[in-house]
Amino acid sequence: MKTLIIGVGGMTNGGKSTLSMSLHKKISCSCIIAQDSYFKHDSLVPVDSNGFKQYDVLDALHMDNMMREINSWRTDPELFLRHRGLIPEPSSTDKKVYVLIVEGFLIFNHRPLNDLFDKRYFLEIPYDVCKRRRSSRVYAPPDPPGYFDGYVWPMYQKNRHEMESIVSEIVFLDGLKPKEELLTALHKDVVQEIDRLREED
Ligand SMILES: Nc1ncnc2c1ncn2[C@@H]1O[C@H](COP(=O)(O)OP(=O)(O)O)[C@@H](O)[C@H]1O
Ligand SMILES: NC(=O)c1ccc[n+]([C@@H]2O[C@H](COP(=O)(O)O)[C@@H](O)[C@H]2O)c1
Repeated sequence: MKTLIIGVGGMTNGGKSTLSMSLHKKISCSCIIAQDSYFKHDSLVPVDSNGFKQYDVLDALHMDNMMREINSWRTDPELFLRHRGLIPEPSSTDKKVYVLIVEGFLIFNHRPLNDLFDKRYFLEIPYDVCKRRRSSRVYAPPDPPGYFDGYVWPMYQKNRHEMESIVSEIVFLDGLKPKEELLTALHKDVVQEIDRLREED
């Protein structure tokens, strides 16, 4: 049995969830683990010196739970899929490749997770587009006034700097490109990886 772990990282509202979901739909035996699902309860997230809730740090996430879920997939991907109703399609080849798509804004900043990726992608968009897309999204709790400029953007810059000091092999994707174009490029890349794995030994 072969496995492939793909990291779809990127800026907030860069298009990670959209691209990951579309990729998952095109790749059989694939599933998604999303970092957004592991945010701690608001009562556990402290406030910074400016009064902003510190959501854009690894400490705001239950990374231990996320790693447990990923390790459960690594132990038995087929069982993992079956438990989630994602039963693998019968395939003409017995050379199945199970693909895990891990998506999130801080996936490459957590070293134990970063170490697991076979391929890393990072969706980036300019400041003004990021701010506009973010303003039409409602988080729980919603962003307070001034949150983007006072907290989210400076934290993005800090986290990105940290990521670049940890990781070297990242494929940067232009999140301004049409969704279909991004999907076509990523899908081609992933299929190439799957074929390479199938051909091994
Ligand atoms: N390639 C794209 N071009 C234009 N808008 C996009 C693109 N990808 C995503 N979006 C839009 O941007 C917003 C954020 O997308 P989402 O996938 O939720 O981002 P993320 O998961 O990175 O926070 C959504 O409204 C989505 O429809
Ligand atoms: N519980 C939540 O899901 C929650 C709450 C507050 C802020 N956020 C925001 O989520 C962002 C990361 O997720 P996206 O990459 O999907 O935008 C962070 O910038 C963070 O500020 C999420």
